[in-house]
Amino acid sequence: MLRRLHGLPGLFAALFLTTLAITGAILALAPAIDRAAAVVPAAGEVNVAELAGRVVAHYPGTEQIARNPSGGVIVYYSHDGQPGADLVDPSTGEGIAPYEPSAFFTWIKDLHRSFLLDDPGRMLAGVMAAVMLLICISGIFLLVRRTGGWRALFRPLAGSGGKRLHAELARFAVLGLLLSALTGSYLSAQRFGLLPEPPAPGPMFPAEVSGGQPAPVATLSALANVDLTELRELVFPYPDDPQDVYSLTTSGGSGFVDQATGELLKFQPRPAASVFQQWIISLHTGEGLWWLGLILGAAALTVPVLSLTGITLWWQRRRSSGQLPDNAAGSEAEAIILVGSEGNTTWGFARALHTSLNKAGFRVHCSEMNALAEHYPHASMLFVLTSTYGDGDAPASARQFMARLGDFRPGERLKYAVLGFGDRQFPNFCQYAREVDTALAGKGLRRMHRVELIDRSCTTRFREWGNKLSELTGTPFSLAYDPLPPPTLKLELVERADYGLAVQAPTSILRFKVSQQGRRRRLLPRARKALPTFEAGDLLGVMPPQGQDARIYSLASSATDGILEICVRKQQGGLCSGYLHGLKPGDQIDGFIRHNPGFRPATGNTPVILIGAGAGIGPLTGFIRKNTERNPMYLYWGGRSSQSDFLYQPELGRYLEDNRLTGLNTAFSRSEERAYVQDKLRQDEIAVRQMIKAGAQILVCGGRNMASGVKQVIEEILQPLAIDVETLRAEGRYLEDVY
Ligand SMILES: Cc1cc2nc3c(=O)[nH]c(=O)nc-3n(C[C@H](O)[C@H](O)[C@H](O)COP(=O)(O)O)c2cc1C
Repeated sequence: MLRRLHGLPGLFAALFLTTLAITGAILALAPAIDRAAAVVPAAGEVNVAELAGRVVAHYPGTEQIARNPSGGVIVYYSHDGQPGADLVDPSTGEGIAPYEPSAFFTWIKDLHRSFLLDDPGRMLAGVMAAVMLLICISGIFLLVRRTGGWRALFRPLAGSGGKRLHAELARFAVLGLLLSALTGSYLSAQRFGLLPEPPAPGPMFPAEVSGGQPAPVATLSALANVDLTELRELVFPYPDDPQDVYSLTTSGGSGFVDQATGELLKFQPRPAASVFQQWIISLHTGEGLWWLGLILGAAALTVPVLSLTGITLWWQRRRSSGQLPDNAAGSEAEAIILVGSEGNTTWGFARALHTSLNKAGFRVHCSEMNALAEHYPHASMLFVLTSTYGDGDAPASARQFMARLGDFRPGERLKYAVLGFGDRQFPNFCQYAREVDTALAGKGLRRMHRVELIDRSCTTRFREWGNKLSELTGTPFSLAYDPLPPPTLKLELVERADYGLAVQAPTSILRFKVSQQGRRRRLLPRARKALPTFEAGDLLGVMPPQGQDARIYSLASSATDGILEICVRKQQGGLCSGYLHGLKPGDQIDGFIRHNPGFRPATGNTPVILIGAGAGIGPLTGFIRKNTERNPMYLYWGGRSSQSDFLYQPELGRYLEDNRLTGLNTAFSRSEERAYVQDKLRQDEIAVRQMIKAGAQILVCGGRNMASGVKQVIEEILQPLAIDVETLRAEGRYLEDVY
């Protein structure tokens, strides 16, 4: 609901909002430009009588003196029957330049206020301001949901690509945009009579005027009592009319001054409503607050990018839910399917379940687990399909599920079934699905069926689970789903570097390129060289030669490096690692890329702490290689011996020199120090705690035992901060790639 409230108005209004934002950003420069052109004396330096005397000396036909909100003083005069206007220097009264409102700014202002369409355009602009208000408010709530709470709103954001750019820009600009939208909506509502306009200021013309001989303007006491900084305008009396008076408007109110006695005849302070109105105008335009104008302008400039990334995200989401026709709203559905996935394979199974239940006549709602609603009023069945990541952790689309479960109010009739997807090669097989099952039971929900666990996307087990559900619900339906095997690439080994033999930890860095032979059907020579897109931290699936299931390795390179680089430790009796270690340059393998967006370092100035052991250094080195922005990055890495298995030693040395790596701390377990990476973290306890306090993100990559040892030490380090690893994890600040 919140996402729709944010996305739909944004989508329809993107073009208008972009026009409003760009014109608004240009107009926001006007106060600063006006200010730069004006000569502005300090408060108390010049009073209005002095100013008027100086101006009249240079402009005998002065009719009006006005001071604009940026401090510039303008004289309107008549000379030989011709009207004129000049910007003047208030300390001398001399003209600086002819005053002529810029035709360009006037046109931009018309475009901003009414899309050049008079009243209908003004109305449209008002509606757009209200739409912007809605987008800003819903956007703030979406940001809070994404960061994991109000207190975490300014912490580094995880994720990458357009989604991240959208969230980062929105976070930077939202207050400015909110202020512009709020004040714009207010002014529009006032113009169209939805809100009262402030009363017209100013007293009635005075009944009693002395009518005496006019005194020189510089001697009028009422004008001498007003400082220039308070002046709005001074309108001169008609020449040769002793009954006429000076009309004076200041920031405090308006009144009349007798041209003979200099007495203030009547003065009416500005009503509070008019002061408020002026504040609204200043907050919208930056008038008189040039620095605010520049902030609002910078915020407005983000709108075109936010519109573009927003539309792209909407399109991507539509494409994935486009394969879910007839997805009912959560508030209407009888069956709810919630999906926890990182690499998207679970979505394929969820879609199959969605289609089958739809065919069986149920209204079905399917969404990610992070979008758990507070209540599903008509639902009697809840299916949770989730994979497990890291070391038994939640996948990306389920990270906020447990927190949201706190507010969940299950209906009386609601029963649930959890289906876990995982891989038995991991010790914590389907751990997260088990935890979800327990948590739902703890919430008082009744099980429709006990938790079932599916190893490596086994379609037979999925079908069996479907049959069971069909039996339990008394509705005939069958689940058939065959995930397409990922398209494989022929990869050719071009280089290898071997380490660790002397310490019984044979580990190799293997570099592959896409084989020309494997892509020979491509016609264009450029396309032949192309690699699919991937980043360091993504995964390479390798098919072992005897047709066994693929094994997954973390990539140490990104597509822009032009190669696929992995770091592989030879396992005792390991089929795939043995196969890879036996390769010679020129040999070919079959592989595929699986994206792993949940394991990426945050960008920005907050420190990133990389922790790994053995072959886990691969993706971590990839992150450092890509750190061309020189953001603070620290690496803690453990091996056996600096002589034998110090992987990437020369490369890391270069990165330390060129500041892509800020600090390197190594531990060697078979050297004299006999230290593990945990020991090094403990030694640096104070520095590590300080970095975490400053918002640091931690990425851990390597074997299970190392990861659990590291987690324990980090828990100890966190204790004085009264937070734990799980809190960091929920904020995207503790990421693991563990095998
Ligand atoms: C980095 C990584 C860590 C994983 N950790 C676990 C785990 O701890 N337990 C488990 O049962 N499966 C684990 N898996 C396997 C996935 O849960 C399994 O491949 C699942 O089908 C992926 O579904 P998804 O693509 O929808 O996320 C892991 C997979 C990867 C790539």
